[in-house]
Amino acid sequence: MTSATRSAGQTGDVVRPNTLRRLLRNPLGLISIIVLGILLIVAIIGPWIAPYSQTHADIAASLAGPSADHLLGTDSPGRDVLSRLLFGTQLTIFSGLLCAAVAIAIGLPSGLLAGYYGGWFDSVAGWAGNMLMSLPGIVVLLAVRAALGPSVWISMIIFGVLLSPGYFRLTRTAVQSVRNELYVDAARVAGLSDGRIIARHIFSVVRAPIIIQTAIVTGVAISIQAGLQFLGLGDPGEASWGAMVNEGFKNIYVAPGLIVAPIVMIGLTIGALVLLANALRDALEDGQKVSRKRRLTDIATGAVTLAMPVVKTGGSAERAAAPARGKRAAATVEAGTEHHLVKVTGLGVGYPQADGSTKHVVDDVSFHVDRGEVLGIVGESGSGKSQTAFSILGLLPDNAEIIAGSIQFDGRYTVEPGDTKVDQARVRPLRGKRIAYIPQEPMSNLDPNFTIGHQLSRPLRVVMGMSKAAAKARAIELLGLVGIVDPVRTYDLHPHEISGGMAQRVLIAGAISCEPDLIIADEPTTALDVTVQAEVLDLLRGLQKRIGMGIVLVTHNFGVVADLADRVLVMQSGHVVESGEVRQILRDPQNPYTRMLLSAMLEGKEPMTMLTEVGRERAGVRA
Ligand SMILES: Nc1ncnc2c1ncn2[C@@H]1O[C@H](COP(=O)(O)OP(=O)(O)OP(=O)(O)O)[C@@H](O)[C@H]1O
Repeated sequence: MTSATRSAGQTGDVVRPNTLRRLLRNPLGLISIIVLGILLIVAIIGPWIAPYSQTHADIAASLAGPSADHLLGTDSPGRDVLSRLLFGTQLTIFSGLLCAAVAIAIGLPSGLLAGYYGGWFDSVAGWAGNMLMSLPGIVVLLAVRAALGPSVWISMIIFGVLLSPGYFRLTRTAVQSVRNELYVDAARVAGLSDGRIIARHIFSVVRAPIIIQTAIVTGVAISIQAGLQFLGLGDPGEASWGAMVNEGFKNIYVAPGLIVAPIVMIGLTIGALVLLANALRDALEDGQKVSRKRRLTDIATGAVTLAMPVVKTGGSAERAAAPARGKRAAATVEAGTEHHLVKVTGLGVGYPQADGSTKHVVDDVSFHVDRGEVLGIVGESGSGKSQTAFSILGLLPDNAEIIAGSIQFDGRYTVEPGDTKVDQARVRPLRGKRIAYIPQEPMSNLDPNFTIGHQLSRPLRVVMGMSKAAAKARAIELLGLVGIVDPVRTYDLHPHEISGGMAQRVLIAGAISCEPDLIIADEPTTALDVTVQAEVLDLLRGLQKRIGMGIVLVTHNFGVVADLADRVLVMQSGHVVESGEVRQILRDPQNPYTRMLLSAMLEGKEPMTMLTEVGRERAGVRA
């Protein structure tokens, strides 16, 4: 199965409390936040504390210097500079923020949708973005002013529309970099809807870049706005910093001090916004360095320990699962076939090719799995194991077609004979509830942005409808059940703070959290080192015996099959070449390909996983 690698630095792309702390510890970050905070307060209360209205003019006091009546003096019509500065602060800050808000409102959702779904929306939105970016901003603003009047607010709304492609591109690229991450697939398998996946897993990745971009965009909007006002293109009825610079510039020889206050305000605001963006970027980059360093230190000092399986007997998972399974077993069998938990009959999967032909990747595959049974599907890379497993999960790519056969789950068809696609309406409610999935790359399947606890308890709340407290208690219980030594501490850790073996245990905990009837484990031990492989296999075996679910174990390693499976299906080039009881096939393999896979295992060419006594006994072979 294709494995996606985690995009670099992704763990640091999120605004967590730690990021905020690092930002506040940076003097530039702290100063910019204080300056912007003060400016915001002034913008809100400015008009109320201003001694005069913004248009009040006392011609007798024209170009007066600072005095008790006019603390910063007056301009040529005799208007109070301080009052105009305060009114101008509100206009400048709020209209700058309006510009950023418009840009975000257009660019963010369209970027999220285009990045996540792609397709025609991506093409149309990309085309519209390119068109907007090709427009000369100042010319458009001048045209808008001529058509709609000198309102700063309208100008900033239009400018926001012109800047929205920046947000669109930023968001789309960030989303594309994570949409194929395995943790997003894992969230899908756990039963979360697209909306929730975008809101929780995807949006978190773009949050930090959006904040940085917003600081920059607001600064750009303020400078453009001040420029237009300086050129006399602003609203003459409203005090603005740009118009005040213009006034000071005209009287530079008579009242040189007049230009200082608005220039300082513009410089201070834009400078603080740029510094904030830089400080935020530094805080995020430091976070990545700290995470990496901490991980290395943990490994060096053994702070990240490999938990040995301490499976509680008679745990509540076991107790809770039993009645649920009893209830579910009453399902009726469609089309009068015999009842199995999963029954795959003559399955064929294909991909239409450009020349009109169809590439058959799974051909005439039949098998069944019952509760309490482990079926191993073994074969070399590309033999069609994962495509078969994904057909059961209903997670084949969009362009895949069912070209033959049927799939039944607990007596109901998810693929009826003649169907060309998996019936999503039937399989979606099963995923994350009755069918769980254990993926092969534990780290890539955990979202680096959220704690282990959050990722375990979220599906419990959303899919199982548990309360927050109950979901947390259950998640901690599950962590204990899969042999994590300190479940309470692990609950609050992020994925980068645990080892690969622990991550795989966490995923197993996630898979059994919904008390499934069937677990599809896709190369569950491949990414782990040999000792951890044996531990994880022990854990799976223990859980399977206690909880009694069916397991479809996808692997290229006969050792894993020998260790865990009751029956095996040997696949080559999309076909089943041999199937039967594991013991029987280990003793007397009929097919040359099976013999080759077995001899590779016994000669140690493949990673050996038959490290435990149980595995050797079950396989009936000597190590
Ligand atoms: N989206 C796709 N389009 C076309 N062919 C595909 C697609 N996905 C998979 N295949 C093909 O299907 C065949 C079976 O792939 P599958 O992933 O099931 O193999 P596998 O036995 O699980 O191997 P591995 O363990 O390496 O993933 C391969 O030849 C692969 O190239």
